[in-house]
Amino acid sequence: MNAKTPRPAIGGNWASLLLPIAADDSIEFDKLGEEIDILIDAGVDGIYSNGTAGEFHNQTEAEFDSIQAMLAERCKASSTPFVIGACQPDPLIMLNRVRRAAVLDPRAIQVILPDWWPLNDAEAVDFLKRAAEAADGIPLILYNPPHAKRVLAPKDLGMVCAAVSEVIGIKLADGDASWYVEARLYLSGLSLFVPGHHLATGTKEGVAAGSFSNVACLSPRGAQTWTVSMRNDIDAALDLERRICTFMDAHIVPFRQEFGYSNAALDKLLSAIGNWGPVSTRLRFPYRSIDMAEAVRLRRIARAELPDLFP
Ligand SMILES: N[C@@H](CC=O)C(=O)O
Repeated sequence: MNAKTPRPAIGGNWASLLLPIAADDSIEFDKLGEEIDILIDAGVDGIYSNGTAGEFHNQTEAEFDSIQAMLAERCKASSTPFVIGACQPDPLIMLNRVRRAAVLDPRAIQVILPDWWPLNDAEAVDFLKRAAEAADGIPLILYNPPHAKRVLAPKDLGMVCAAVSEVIGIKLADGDASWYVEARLYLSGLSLFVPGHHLATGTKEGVAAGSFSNVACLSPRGAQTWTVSMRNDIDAALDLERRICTFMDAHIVPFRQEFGYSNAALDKLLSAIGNWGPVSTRLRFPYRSIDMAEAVRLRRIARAELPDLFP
């Protein structure tokens, strides 16, 4: 049984646990441990497993258990907050992942809405209630990305989450000024996690609690410094955000828009550009990986355009 003591709201810069994948498609667990230690040493606000970038959609249940056990053990030993992604398109597999994640006592558990036939609002509430039961006192974060089978607008998200008090946060894509107006109106009680490269805007708008961050994929330490800077000098943080977006638009997004690579491939490219740990650009079959030579080519450009992220 997990402690039911109230937990502080969570926010800040959360680094994505990326999977080191060997040439035979196995997960390199020795490198995974090394990666976790590097992220802990970078002083990030927390580490989360099994987002899209963590390839939750492409691992066995035994692998899921090994990844989470390793993350929990190392984070607990260093008092680093961690969130476990129990996400899985199949609702029954996901609920079982939630149950097993809860035993490890993470700060929160991330879930998606089951993702083959899109859920209506009542079904979404039923699913989240069942997930909350399985989480046994550990709060939930709903991950509702733009590529989900059903993407809920702020008003619908607000209604669904209001029915399940265990949902304390939502990881989602932000939008234009009108999206921020709606987010303030309908989602004010929840910790919202916006994409890393929009965190300064989300903070300035008074909406974002933090990010499960692609900028932390590029530079965990740099993303942490940038996040902290938002408290004292939001204008400088917004200036860096503009340069991050320019870099992403010019050098990263074309790999998806022109060549059809997945979001996970882009995040692994960012990590290989940052060159801070033992993770290559390699994804597991059947997904295509961006050539490591591209990462090597972009290292000099990233450091020239975003020196603040590479102190
Ligand atoms: N959307 C990503 C976040 C990092 O880039 C994920 O889910 O892991």
